[in-house]
Amino acid sequence: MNSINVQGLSKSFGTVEALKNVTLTIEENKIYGLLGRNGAGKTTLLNSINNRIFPTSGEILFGEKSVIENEDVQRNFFFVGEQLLFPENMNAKKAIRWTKEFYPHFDEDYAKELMSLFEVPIKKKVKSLSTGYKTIFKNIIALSVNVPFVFLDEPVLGLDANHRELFYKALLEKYSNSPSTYVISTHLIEEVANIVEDVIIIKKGEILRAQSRDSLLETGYSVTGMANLVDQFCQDKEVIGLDALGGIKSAYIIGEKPRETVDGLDISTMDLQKLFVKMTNA
Ligand SMILES: Nc1ncnc2c1ncn2[C@@H]1O[C@H](COP(=O)(O)OP(=O)(O)OP(=O)(O)O)[C@@H](O)[C@H]1O
Repeated sequence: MNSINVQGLSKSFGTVEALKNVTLTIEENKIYGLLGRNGAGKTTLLNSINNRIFPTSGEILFGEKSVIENEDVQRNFFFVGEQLLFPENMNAKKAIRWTKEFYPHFDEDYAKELMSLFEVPIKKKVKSLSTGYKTIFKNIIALSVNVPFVFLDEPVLGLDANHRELFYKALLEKYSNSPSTYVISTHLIEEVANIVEDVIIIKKGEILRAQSRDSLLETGYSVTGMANLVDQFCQDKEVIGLDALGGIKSAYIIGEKPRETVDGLDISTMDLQKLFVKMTNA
């Protein structure tokens, strides 16, 4: 199977450079977390790969072929974004059948099973579903569609905690039974931290990091203790952030976590959210 290769991709909207020379590979059968602050360029990247907008420059290849205006290639992708791509007046049940026409591997029985698990009112018109249920409905289609690359832009936005948990569980079950690639753009980093294998961090239109979650977590650590001890420890280190409360200070550092303990200092690994916040601040 093929991977997606984004090469030197730039996209401007007037004077706004939403993506700047992005180069990236999205491999088969992996779950990616696409992380970035508001306006970083996540949706623009997903829209570009899924042929919803045209790049200003650069290429996106699937194997040897360009993804742009290439229906054959796009059949391998499924994108859940803000837009609903179903005829407005269809009910959820009909919309399932309608999807099957376009995606021959769509698993209708599995979709129905999920509809019942999430208690989607399938007789309601899709346009009349509540915001959360519209999202759930789109996610169910995405999990049932059986294409190699599925892109989910903010898939849990508007979902209550129970439904978010149920969604992550369904996604992992589906992935372990029948792996595909899932690229999940989200602000709820801690919720996906244990699900994603690779992390792509975008900052102001540029790729800051694209690597495995585990190797990313190994790139940083935090040090906490009396301010003077922390300052001394940090002298020759790459510090990406500091917190201070009273005389206690925490420093967030890029580099390999020291193996030995240091008297008076607590040295810990950073969690993904902390690392993300510190890396993308400013
Ligand atoms: N159609 C458009 N017209 C003009 N500017 C746009 C358009 N789409 C996106 N932008 C701009 O491009 C930049 C990137 O936006 P994008 O929606 O890709 O960010 P994002 O990372 O998905 O943000 P968020 O997390 O807030 O959804 C922003 O500055 C945004 O205002």
